[in-house]
Formats: sequence, C-alpha cells, structure tokens
Amino acid sequence: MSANGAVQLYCSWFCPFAQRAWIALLEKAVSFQYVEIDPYNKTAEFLAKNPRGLVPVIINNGQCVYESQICIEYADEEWKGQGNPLMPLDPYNRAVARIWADFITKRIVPPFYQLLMRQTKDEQEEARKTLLDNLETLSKEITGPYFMGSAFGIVDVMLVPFTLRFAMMKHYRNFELPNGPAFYNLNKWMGVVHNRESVKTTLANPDLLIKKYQRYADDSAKSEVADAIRKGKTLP
Ligand SMILES: N[C@@H](CCC(=O)N[C@@H](CS)C(=O)NCC(=O)O)C(=O)O
Repeated sequence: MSANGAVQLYCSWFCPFAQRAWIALLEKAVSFQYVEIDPYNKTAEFLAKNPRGLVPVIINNGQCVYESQICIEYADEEWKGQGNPLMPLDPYNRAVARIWADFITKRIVPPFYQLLMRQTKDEQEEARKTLLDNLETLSKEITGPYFMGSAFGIVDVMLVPFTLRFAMMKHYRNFELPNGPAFYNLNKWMGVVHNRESVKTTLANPDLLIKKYQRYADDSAKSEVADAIRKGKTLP
C-alpha cells in the first residue's frame, strides 16, 4: 500500500508486455488495482505516468515504473519478502536470467511480430525460420520444469505471453511449434507454465485476441508501428 493509495497496474488486456507485469504482481502476491488502458488512444493522464506512452506501468508510492522487464525486477525487489521470488539469489544466476531475458527481447519478440506483420510469403518464411531457430535455442536451455530449473522466474514471465499467442499465430500464419526432439523441452515447459495459476488469471479470451491482432496481420497497424519504430519502441 502506498502513501498515495493502492498499488496500480496500468495494463491492456491484449498486450503481452503488460501481461508480464500483471503475472509478476500476482506472483509477488501484491494487492493492486488493475486499470485498463487503451495504449492507442492515450490520455494526458496516462502520458504523465509514462511519457513513452506504453503499457505496462506499475504505480507505487506515487512513483511510476515502466518497461516490462524492469517492472518484473522492480516487483521482485520492492516486494522482496512476499510471494514467489522472480530473480535467482546467486549473482551468476541473476546474470544468466538477464541474458535469456535479453535473448527473448532481441531474438524472439522481433521475428514473432515480423511473422505476423510482414505481408509477402518470402518475408514471412524468413521470419518463421528465425523464430523457430531461436525458439530451438531457448528450448535447449530449459532445464525444467521451469526455464531455470525448479523455480518459476523472470525468464518464464518474459516468454510466456508469446507462447500463449501461438494459437493466434496459427490462425493468421499457420504457425505451429514442431513436436520433434529439438522442441521437446519447450513443449513440456508450455504444458507446465500455461497451467500456472498466475498465468491462467491473465489469459485473454482467445477469440477476442485473434480479432485484436487482425490489424497487425493485415498490416492496418503499419503507420502506428512505423511511428513506434521512430520513437524507439519494441514493436518492429
Ligand atoms: N518495451 C516495452 C513495450 C511495451 C509495448 O510495446 N506496449 C504496447 C502495447 S502491446 C503499447 O503500449 N503500445 C502503444 C504505442 O506503441 O504507442 C515493454 O517491454 O514494456
């Protein structure tokens, strides 16, 4: 609880980055107010919380924290004594967790959006190949049941919103994670993590999610995305 009222999460039901912060707060057993934001129709009040104009934002003690990976690490530190730890205790393992979180940011998220948004078959196939190659790399690293062994943590939180959207990618791009040995660990991981309580609480309705992503799949979000790139945002 803050001097200025309850903890708030500025979130959007469809946003994979916001979902990370939402899962983190649930894992940390933080009591918070969920505030639904339309990030594509920003109010001045929202821009005052995050000048970058992106969800998620965690507001605590009248202070605003944004960027999903930073939100996860902040939640873990701010509510250290409660809920489930999201970062390993050992400095080396913390570094390893950040290395894989960074891999997801740089090598999973961009080809994921490229596969969804690129309009020619060639470009889509190139993105599909990159995404699968990089998912295979991740799969080999999973020790199980969670990414870094027995404890659910930051790498799982970073990745799960994207694996949860594979069904939407199947709808638009016939994308499926292969069943073979190269993806064995990742398929098994999905079976566990998709059924975790915090993750299930944040699930979007699959049909609504497909509808929401139509604008990415048919390129009608292009001008917004070009604008986002100019402003140095995550979307490709
Ligand atoms: N790097 C940011 C990305 C967040 C992001 O791109 N959020 C999208 C919604 S899914 C957003 O707020 N978009 C608004 C915009 O691009 O103006 C993070 O990890 O939090």
